[in-house]
Amino acid sequence: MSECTHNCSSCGESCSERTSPQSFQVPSHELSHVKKVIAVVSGKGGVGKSLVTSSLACAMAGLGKKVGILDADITGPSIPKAFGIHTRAAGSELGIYPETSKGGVEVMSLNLLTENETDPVIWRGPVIAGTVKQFWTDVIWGELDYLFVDMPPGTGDVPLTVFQSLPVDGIIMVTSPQDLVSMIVTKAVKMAEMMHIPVLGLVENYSYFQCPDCGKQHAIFGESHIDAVATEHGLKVLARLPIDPKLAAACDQGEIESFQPNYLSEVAGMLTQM
Ligand SMILES: Nc1ncnc2c1ncn2[C@@H]1O[C@H](COP(=O)(O)OP(=O)(O)OP(=O)(O)O)[C@@H](O)[C@H]1O
Repeated sequence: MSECTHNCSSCGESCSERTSPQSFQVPSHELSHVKKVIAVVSGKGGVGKSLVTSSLACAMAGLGKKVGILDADITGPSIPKAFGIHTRAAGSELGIYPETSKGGVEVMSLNLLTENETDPVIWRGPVIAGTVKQFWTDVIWGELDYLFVDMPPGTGDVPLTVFQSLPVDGIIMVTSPQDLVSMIVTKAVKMAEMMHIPVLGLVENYSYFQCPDCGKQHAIFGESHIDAVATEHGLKVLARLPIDPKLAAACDQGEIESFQPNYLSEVAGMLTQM
């Protein structure tokens, strides 16, 4: 053991005199000044987490905030496509520059670095997690009010790396109205608790489909249990998004920024109060 400096925050030893847990946080790029980091997570795949991240970023940008999205879903990146970004990110000796969307949202994703956006990423977990960390340390984000991190689903390597390495201010959890949700949300909430990061609330996607002819709402994926789940964990339900084919089409066409209405404008308003 090397000589003790009494700085527990930067020490890896687990000695009896430790007064605070070891911090694994890494500094952002020196040219990045990010005020708030919000992680968007889901317990399982395909619940619409990337769509919620993108919509939320658009809503915040609409409020005049400087916003970025760190696409931490390395093996299944979908953020650039939703914003219609198909160029490759540029770099210099200083670092890597994010691509800017038509509406001014800064985006960094592995899809902006591979030669072809259809190239698969076949990497081991630690390499993937290391890349996500580099998206924080080596990317020149500039001045941002909010950086949203689009996480891969579940509680694996990447969420652990992000929660430990980045100064995450809060988590938004995306769910869908299925029976499995309660168990899955519980796992994700417990992980957030263990990482000492506040869960800002739940967003339920695919909540209902509103018939364009009669206006009646149909619970396509079954009745929601979100209120019970939220109460069980003392969380807020921040929003419920309908299944909206126009929203899916806007995403597919890279036009998410021109999609109206933004179902998450109230959530965006809440984030401005953080
Ligand atoms: N409310 C909605 N209405 C219509 N289509 C939606 C809605 N939410 C998501 N989708 C569509 O469902 C697909 C999956 O959404 P998305 O990629 O956001 O899910 P994800 O949870 O991020 O997936 P993954 O687990 O693979 O990261 C996309 O094509 C998206 O456009």
